[in-house]
Amino acid sequence: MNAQTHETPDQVSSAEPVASAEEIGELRKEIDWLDAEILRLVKRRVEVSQTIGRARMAAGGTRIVYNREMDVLARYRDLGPDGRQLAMALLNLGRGRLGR
Ligand SMILES: O=C(O)C(=O)C[C@]1(C(=O)O)C=C[C@@H](O)C=C1
Repeated sequence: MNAQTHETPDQVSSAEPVASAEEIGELRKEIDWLDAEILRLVKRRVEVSQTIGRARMAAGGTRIVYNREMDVLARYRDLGPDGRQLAMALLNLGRGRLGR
């Protein structure tokens, strides 16, 4: 691999410049911030999902609403099989004790 251009033996050139050690430090800070934000949003999603679930069950409704779950899965389809797993994990987290 060429240190400046990401070149590999079967890849002659790349438009992507290589990040410097300083830039990598900054990018890692961004990743740390993104992870904190994602965690905050996932926790909020769990709260919202559980609030809806409790209200629905208190009204005699079902634990699961399949068409809503299909919509959630569709939103993450861009990310392929990992996106599906991510959507399933979000749905499972939201079910919490309700889903066990
Ligand atoms: O939209 C709802 O009715 C919800 O209960 C939320 C939610 C979700 O987490 O997205 C959770 C359980 C349902 O099966 C479908 C969706």
